[in-house]
Amino acid sequence: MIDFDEAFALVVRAARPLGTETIALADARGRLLAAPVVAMMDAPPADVSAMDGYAVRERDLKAGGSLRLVGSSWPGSGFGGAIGTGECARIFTGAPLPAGADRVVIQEIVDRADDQVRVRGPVGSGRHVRPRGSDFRTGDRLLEPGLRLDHRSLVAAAGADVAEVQVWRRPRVAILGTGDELEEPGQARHTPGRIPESVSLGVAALAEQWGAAVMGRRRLRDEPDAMKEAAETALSEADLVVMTGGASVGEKDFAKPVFASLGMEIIFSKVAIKPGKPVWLGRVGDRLVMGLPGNPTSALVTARLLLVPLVAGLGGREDESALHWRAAPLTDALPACGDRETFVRARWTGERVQPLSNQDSGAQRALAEADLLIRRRPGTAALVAGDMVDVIDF
Ligand SMILES: Nc1nc2c(c(=O)[nH]1)N[C@H]1C(S)=C(S)[C@@H](COP(=O)(O)OP(=O)(O)OC[C@H]3O[C@@H](n4cnc5c(N)ncnc54)[C@H](O)[C@@H]3O)O[C@H]1N2
Ligand code: MOO
Repeated sequence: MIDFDEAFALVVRAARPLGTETIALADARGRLLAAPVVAMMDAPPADVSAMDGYAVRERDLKAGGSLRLVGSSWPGSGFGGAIGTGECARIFTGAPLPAGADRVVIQEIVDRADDQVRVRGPVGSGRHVRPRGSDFRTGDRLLEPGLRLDHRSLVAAAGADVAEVQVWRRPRVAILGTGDELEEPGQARHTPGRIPESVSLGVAALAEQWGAAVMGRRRLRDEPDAMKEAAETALSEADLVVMTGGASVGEKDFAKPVFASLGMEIIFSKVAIKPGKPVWLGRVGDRLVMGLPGNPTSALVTARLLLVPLVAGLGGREDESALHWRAAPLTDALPACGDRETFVRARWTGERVQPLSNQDSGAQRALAEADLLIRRRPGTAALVAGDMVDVIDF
C-alpha cells in the first residue's frame, strides 16, 4: 500500500492537460485561459467625455462671457466640425471630444438660451475627459494564461473587442455508481433494502466545480456483464471514468476486475489513508479510471484529495492549485494519529477549526457541515486545543 504523497504524485503525473480549444467568449464563463487575451483596439478609442454637458476651450472659460453653441457630439456619431474661439458644443457621456475643445463643463452649472451658453458656477479642476487609450491600448495583454474567466474578466475581454478565446479543454467525466442496494433519490423508501444513491451527486458537483464536463451519472447493479458494457460506453465517451463503490474486497466488489477485463493497467490500488483506503487509479489506453470507495464520506474525501487534482491537471490547472493546505488552530483536542494518514472532517468556526464528532466514513449528514479537512500525518502525537493543524477546504 502506498502513502498519500506517493498517490498524489502519481495523480499529478497522470494529469497531463488534454489540450486547448478556441471558443466564443459568450461560452467562456468559468473556463481557464490557455493564451493571453490581447486588446484589439484602444479603449476608449478617442478622447471622450465622461459627463453630459458642453465641450469647451479652457482659454474661453478664463475670458468669461457666454459661448456660442455650434453643434452636438453624440456617442457613436460625434461632431464633425471643430470648435473655434468663443464656441462650444453639446456633448454626452462617451461621445468624442470635438476638435478644438479641451474640457467638458457639466450641464448642471450652465445656463442656456438658444445658442448662447453661459457657465455659471466654478468649473472645478476635473476636465471630464477620458483620453484615448487611457484604459488600455491595442496590443496590451489584458488577461494572462491560467486565469479563470469570470464576470469581471469577461467584461475586460469583450471590451477589448475580442470574440474568441483559447482555453484548456475540459475533461469529460463519466460517473458510474455501483451497488444492488442503490436507488435514485426519492425512490429508495418504496423498496425494502434499497438506499438512495447519494455519492455521484457530490462527485459530479465537485468535478464540475474544478472544471470537468460531467457526461452523466449511471447507476449499475453488481452484475459484471452489465458493468462491463457500461464501462466500455463510458470509456468511449469520457476522458476520465469515475466508478464509485465495489472498490473493496467483498464478493461483489467488481469495479477493478471489470476494467481489468478491458485492458486496464493499474497505476495504484489502495492508499494508506483514513478514510478512503480502497481508492484506486488505472489507465485504459488514453483514458483514466478512478475508483472511489462506496462509503459516502470516504468517497467525497478521496474525491477531494485525489480526483480534484486529477480533474484540475487534465483541465490545464497548476498542480498546486488543487490542494492548498493552510495552518489553523484547533478548538478541541485530537487523539494521536494511527498508522494511516488521517483526514479529519471539521468545520470552520470563524476563528478556529472544530473537528466534527461523527467521523464515520459512512456518514452523510456530517458532510453537510464539514467545510474543512484536517490532515494528520501517520504516527503523530495527540493534540490539544489551540495547536495548529494543516487544513484544506473540503
Ligand atoms: N474486510 C474488509 N472490508 C472492508 C474493507 C477492508 O479493507 N476489508 N474496507 C472498508 C472500507 S475502508 C471501505 S471505504 C468500504 C468501501 O467499500 P466499497 O468501495 O467496496 O463500497 P461498497 O461495499 O460498494 O459500499 C460501501 C458502503 O457505501 C454504500 N454506498 C456505496 N455506493 C454508494 C452510493 N453511490 N451512494 C450511497 N451509498 C453508497 C454502500 O451501500 C455501503 O454501505 O469497504 C469496507 N469494507
Ligand atoms: O477507509 Mo474506509 O474509506 O474506512 O470507509
